[in-house]
Amino acid sequence: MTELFSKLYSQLEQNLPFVIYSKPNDHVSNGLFQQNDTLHELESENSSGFVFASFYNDVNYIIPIAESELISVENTIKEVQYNEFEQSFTQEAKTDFENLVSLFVKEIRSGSCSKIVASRCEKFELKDFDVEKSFKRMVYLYPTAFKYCFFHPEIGMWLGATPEQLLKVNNNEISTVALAGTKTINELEKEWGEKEKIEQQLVTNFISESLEPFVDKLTLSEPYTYQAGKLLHIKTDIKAILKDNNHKDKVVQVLHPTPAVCGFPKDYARDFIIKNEGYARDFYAGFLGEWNFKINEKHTTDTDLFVNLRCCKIEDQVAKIFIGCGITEDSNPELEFIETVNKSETIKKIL
Ligand SMILES: C=C(O[C@H]1C=CC=C(C(=O)O)[C@@H]1O)C(=O)O
Repeated sequence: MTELFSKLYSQLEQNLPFVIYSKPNDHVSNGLFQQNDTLHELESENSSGFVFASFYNDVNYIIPIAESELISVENTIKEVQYNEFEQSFTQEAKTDFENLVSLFVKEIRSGSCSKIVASRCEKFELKDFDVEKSFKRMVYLYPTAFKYCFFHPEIGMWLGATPEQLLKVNNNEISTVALAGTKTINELEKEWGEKEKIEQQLVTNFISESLEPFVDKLTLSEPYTYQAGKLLHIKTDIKAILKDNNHKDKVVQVLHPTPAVCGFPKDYARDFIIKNEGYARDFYAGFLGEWNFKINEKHTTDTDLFVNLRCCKIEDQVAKIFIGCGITEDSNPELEFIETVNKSETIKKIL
């Protein structure tokens, strides 16, 4: 992996954009190293490169392959060391988030919507941040996640290990997932509660209905328990055949942001979040990944996108960690806060 990181250091020194990433259950890490510092918007669905899109969907950027050097290397990490840290939070953060959840519950109980995802941003002080070590820890600790480090001088540096696929397109075959509901690995034997099952079913229904106009042969797996680090979620695999290969960008538009990160109905939930959450999600809960390209394959329209969860933005000596959870009429504000604390561990462990 030396080649990948020496290229990364050289990009950072010159303040040039790059992304390095490793896909779920893959044995390689890939890098796109842009040769100039232009900030490209994803304007045409025919562009090829690595996209980085915000939650609000107002800015979709791309590192184009045509302007980048591509590297793919074997993951050769035998062991990693990581910092142990005390689980900690401030009373203020707890109260603020619990108030937000109570507001969301009240709104849902008024009948305007059935689910809204509440999130917060926690500032985590960095002692000796080392991007190479952090990336290697993610690759080692989270084999089933999509791990990445993205940098652009006008955006900053983001890192994440997300368990959620937004859309994979292989010729005309597409797949996605409905992921929601959270418990810790210690609760493996405990049955999923009704609240979690309903929350996840909402995501499955939304995705199936949104895909309907664009696909044939839609199939759903049974919901099953999926492990992401020390957390467990309920997941349904969804597959279908695209009626028209050119409809890929429309499918992304209808899916994003899914009720796993936004809510239902989508537009109502998104507006409510923007008005009430009290901070900017930025690229958290946006999406990212390969757009019309596959490493080592020229001229492909294949696409592999993930939702930007379990992520942070590095700013000087601070990591801004973004965490959220799905709120329904039965949510308990304190338990939802604890859920965000548990989710924040995924990132704290690798910093
Ligand atoms: C919004 C997040 O997680 C989503 C994905 C899986 C489970 C979730 C939940 O149980 O609330 C969330 O919908 C996050 O990690 O910030």
